[in-house]
Amino acid sequence: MEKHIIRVEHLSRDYKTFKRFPGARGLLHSFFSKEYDIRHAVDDVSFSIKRGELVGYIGPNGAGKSTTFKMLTGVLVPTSGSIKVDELNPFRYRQQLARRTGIVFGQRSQLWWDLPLRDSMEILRAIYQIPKEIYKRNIAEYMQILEIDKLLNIPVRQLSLGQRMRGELIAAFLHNPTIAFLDEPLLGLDIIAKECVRQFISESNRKLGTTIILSSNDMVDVERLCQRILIIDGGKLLYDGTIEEIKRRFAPHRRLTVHMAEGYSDIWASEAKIEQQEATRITFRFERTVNPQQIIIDLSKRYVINDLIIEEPPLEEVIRELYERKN
Ligand SMILES: Nc1ncnc2c1ncn2[C@@H]1O[C@H](COP(=O)(O)OP(=O)(O)OP(=O)(O)O)[C@@H](O)[C@H]1O
Repeated sequence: MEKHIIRVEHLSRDYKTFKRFPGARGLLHSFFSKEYDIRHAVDDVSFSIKRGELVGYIGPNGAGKSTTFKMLTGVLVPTSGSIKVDELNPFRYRQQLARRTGIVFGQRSQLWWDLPLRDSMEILRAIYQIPKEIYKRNIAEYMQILEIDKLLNIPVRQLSLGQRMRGELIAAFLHNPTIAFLDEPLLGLDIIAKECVRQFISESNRKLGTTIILSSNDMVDVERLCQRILIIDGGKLLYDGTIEEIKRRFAPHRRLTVHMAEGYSDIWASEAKIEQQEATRITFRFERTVNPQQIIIDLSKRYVINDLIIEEPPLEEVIRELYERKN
């Protein structure tokens, strides 16, 4: 059996929220009442992750992603079920695992706000007991890839969100962790910063073999970075598989956009339907089982084509389809 570095079995986490009653009398009632609701934030979730995988953990707001990350990193204790991270229970062995794991919680900082970025890194070096050569090499390399080498002397509170997020990533990877849990690591980044961060995450996974599980609300990021995704909704795991497979199952169509040399009337193609037409630009939709080459040959027999592009449906569209079928 292949070795899994993360094993999650029947994991659940409930939150108790005390009932609130409206109005001034309600406020008093709420205060003394012991009535509560149970929210199943994570509900019987099981999955395993192999060493060296880069997996996307996705779902809409409130789906249970952060709650899962908190349990994986030992911050929260599960209501039921089990987790093994590198053979250890993360809640019980949080200290031991801290040396092997890197964590980014997009919403929460692990840096010291009043200190310059450099001092935060020095503190982390001491905490993780990182050998000097490794520390120096990592700092130099990571700062450069993430393009924040000029910001080392600036206090964290003066950094922009995008700059701070890059600082968080360096802090998470400084001690060469074997596993990284990245909850919304691309939150609030502009296009250029996102590209740097994507490259950094992808290289850490490819070159150092770091196992990475990352959550993001941006499906473009997920699609660029991950081959495998886990989709959670309402605390339940809806899908565990490759992006290719989810597209095959939930998006049976692909698109072909053609730029014609002139505006033809009555355009058609066998095995493809026109989805959109704007002047000389026509988008066809065709079944995944149809070979697009056939459609292109068919079209070029009758029309002069200037340019064309074949597109997979975006992941976002596929996931929407998955949610719709579920409901
Ligand atoms: N401390 C808490 N007390 C009560 N309910 C909570 C608590 N934390 C989270 N929840 C609820 O649990 C559910 C899952 O929340 P969670 O933060 O894990 O979702 P998420 O997928 O990370 O969402 P987002 O993308 O918005 O960050 C939500 O319904 C949320 O309101």
